[in-house]
Amino acid sequence: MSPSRSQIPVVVLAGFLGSGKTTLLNHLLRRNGGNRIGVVVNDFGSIEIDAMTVAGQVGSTISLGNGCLCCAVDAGELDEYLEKLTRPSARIDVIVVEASGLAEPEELVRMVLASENPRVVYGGLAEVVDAVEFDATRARHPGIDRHLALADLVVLNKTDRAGAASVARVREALAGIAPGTPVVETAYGRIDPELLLDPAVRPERDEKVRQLSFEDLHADAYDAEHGHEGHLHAAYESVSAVSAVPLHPRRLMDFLDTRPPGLYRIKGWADFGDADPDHRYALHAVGRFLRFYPEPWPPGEPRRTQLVLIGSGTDADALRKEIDGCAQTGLPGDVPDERSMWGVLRYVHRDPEDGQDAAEQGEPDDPRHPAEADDADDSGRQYG
Ligand SMILES: Nc1nc2c(ncn2[C@@H]2O[C@H](COP(=O)(O)OP(=O)(O)OP(=O)(O)O)[C@@H](O)[C@H]2O)c(=O)[nH]1
Repeated sequence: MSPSRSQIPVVVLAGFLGSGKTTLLNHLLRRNGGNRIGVVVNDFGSIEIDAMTVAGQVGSTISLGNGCLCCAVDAGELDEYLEKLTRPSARIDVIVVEASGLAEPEELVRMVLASENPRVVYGGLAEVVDAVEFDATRARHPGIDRHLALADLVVLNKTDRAGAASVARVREALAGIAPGTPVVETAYGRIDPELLLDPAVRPERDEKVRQLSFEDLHADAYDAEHGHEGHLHAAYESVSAVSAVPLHPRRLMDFLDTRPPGLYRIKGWADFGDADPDHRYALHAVGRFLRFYPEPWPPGEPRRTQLVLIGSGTDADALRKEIDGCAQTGLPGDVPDERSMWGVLRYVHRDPEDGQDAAEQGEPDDPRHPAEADDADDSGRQYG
């Protein structure tokens, strides 16, 4: 479920030399769940042509030759590549930018956020860590701490080679460097693809593009849990919340502003009832990045909120309660008005030609989080 049909998440995949980025990418290509994955890599040679062929998508990879991605391209150039991959004719659902081992992920994240391509949305920074080499790598490259602190998801790879005690030690170190950031342990990059990819818009071998229903999403989640081997579901949990009672925009924003750091992704739609009866709001959060996309209610679609929350170290019952607590009570003092929507509208993406983009308001020290702004400043940011 993409946040909006027209938005394509761009995931930045980073990690130190040899940590297993390409192995993970190849795993994703094989287990794409019907998603077409566009890939931007430094070294095309290391991508398994077989995996690309299985995915039926040779040609959706852009290779930059050797060199460091963040040094080799500037934001404009990356935009050119993203432009190619986001053309409707490419029919790509998600783009993965694999940073070479020495690339500065911060720079790449900034480039993605600065993209003027309205079809591009930041899909998160996944940082691969080699469980065996972690201490040695950190000693040689203290900068790794900075990269890890920025990550939305840490993939602790090569756990097959590291003993349980060293894995526990690395986890402890990671908790200090990137407090609250979800850490998924794996071997050979075999993470659950749902962590980085949305359930496919079109099922495998079905070329007809259609809208994914919530039932499909559940079916996908079922397949992922029961149909594939090698998953690490214990590492994170997924909570779904469906409600026919509209949410109070202020309370939802309070929840989102204070969401637990282990909550890696939130996706789905919010219904704000009378606060905006004409639109449902597609919600896309990855790490601390948050966007809303208002879209007219599809004809015949029941008015309801449908959210999926994915996190590690989170408390499913508590999350469910918090979402339930965002519901409108119908009490006289609790009726949302237009002003109650201002907090939500701050995170609405706007076309660059149309006005300022939400991400362009980012605070300098956190490129993913729009700056807190005065409600008064935002009163004009109504969605048309
Ligand atoms: N034992 C073991 N080996 C792994 C694992 N993941 C990757 N490898 C091996 O580690 C080596 C490096 O993996 P890559 O996926 O090429 O790593 P990378 O991060 O893309 O490497 P660079 O592009 O050089 O930065 C390869 O020989 C992989 O087969 C793992 O979980 N366990």
